[in-house]
Amino acid sequence: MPITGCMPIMHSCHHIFPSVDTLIFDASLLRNQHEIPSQFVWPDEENPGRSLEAPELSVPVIDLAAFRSQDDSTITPMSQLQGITSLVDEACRKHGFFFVVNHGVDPGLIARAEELMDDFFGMELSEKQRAQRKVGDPCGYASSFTGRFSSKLPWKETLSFRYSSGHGSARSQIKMKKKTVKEYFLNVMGEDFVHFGDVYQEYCEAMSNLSLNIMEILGDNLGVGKDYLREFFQENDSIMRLNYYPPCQQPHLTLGTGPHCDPTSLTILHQSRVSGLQVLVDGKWHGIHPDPNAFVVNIGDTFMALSNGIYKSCMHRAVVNSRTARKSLAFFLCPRMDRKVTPPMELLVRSSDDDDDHCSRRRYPDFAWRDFLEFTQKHYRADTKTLDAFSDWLRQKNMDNHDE
Ligand SMILES: C=C1C[C@]23C[C@H]1CC[C@H]2[C@]1(C)CCC[C@@](C)(C(=O)O)[C@H]1[C@@H]3C(=O)O
Ligand SMILES: O=C(O)CCC(=O)C(=O)O
Ligand SMILES: [Fe+2]
Repeated sequence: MPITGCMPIMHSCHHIFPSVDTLIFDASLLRNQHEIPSQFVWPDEENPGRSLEAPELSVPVIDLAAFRSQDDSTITPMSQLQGITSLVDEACRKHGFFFVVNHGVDPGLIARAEELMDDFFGMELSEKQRAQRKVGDPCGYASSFTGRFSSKLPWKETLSFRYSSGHGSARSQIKMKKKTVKEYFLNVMGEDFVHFGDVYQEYCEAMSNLSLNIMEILGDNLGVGKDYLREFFQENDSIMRLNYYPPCQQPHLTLGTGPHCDPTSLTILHQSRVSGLQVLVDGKWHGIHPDPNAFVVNIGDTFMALSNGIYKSCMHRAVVNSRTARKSLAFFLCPRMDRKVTPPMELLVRSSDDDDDHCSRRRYPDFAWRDFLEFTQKHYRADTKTLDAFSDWLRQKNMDNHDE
């Protein structure tokens, strides 16, 4: 890759977006510059400044062994289960995230998924660009979204692909398991990447299963029953994202991922040994301790709408550092694309002790997940206000349609 002069290494390349002079971010070269390009500098109110090492937050830890042992001989006392579920309920009503441990996902599978990230992101830029993401499509390789945004560029490379759980209810014997992840790597990257497809297909299946188990707990807590949310997400069209954050020479000026709420429903995130995830709680950013044996689970916008605002979409961001690369595996659970997102009746019926601000009033309009996803890919850069912006956009569209 030619190094041209002392200017930041930003390459112009026209073959991806013929109409736009696209700059490509090559962190492996860029990080040798004294200063990061201005496009990567975030405004003071958003960049980490000196709070790179934000105070750590004690996060509710949900031990899922207690729930998994229900199937075995040892039955966990109901009081213990209730103690755990009320921890989850409290966390979801307040800030929307918690840890899960003893989750049942094979540590070897997680390790393989992590190792393959080093292999993929360690490739030459031209190799990675074979999976180059096109504007409007959530799948593919992106290097800091230089083709998509012109300022507040995140200091990261990402590879995103879809996972579809296939058809068939929880009870159906024959599940039509699609192998969308396997197909993606074979079709986009070729025969040499079949192993990537195998590992990430298995990883996504494990994430989907874990998500559905968590949905049982959330459904129970919300009073809609164990099966309602499990069935709602049984057929899911989810997104898997590999985040790779190269070291940065001025980490206090930029962000790996800007402040946002995930527009999706539930996120299962694995950050192994390098810290960087921060969550906004009580108006302050808090660091989340990296624990390779735990997953961070956070509520997204779509689930907040589905729960009529009872569970909160988690505000979070990712900071970078000057010493070592950081990786995270993010599984974004999403319902079927055409699924209408509307709260179940149980969450709309006012009980005697409900005050006016709780439950009774619809907080968000009905929408199809497909339309919200398209909004984030074609009309609006997801941030901490995406769901409100989408709700306003829908209302305006409906008004325009009525005026026609
Ligand atoms: C539906 C999605 C859009 C993003 C990936 C998934 C869920 C998280 C979203 C995102 C990470 C929120 C911050 C901004 C964003 C542009 C990013 O930094 O990657 C978002 C993703 C995206 O639009 O690609
Ligand atoms: O890398 C992280 O820790 C967070 C990434 C994230 O929030 C996202 O990809 O939505
Ligand atoms: Fe996120």
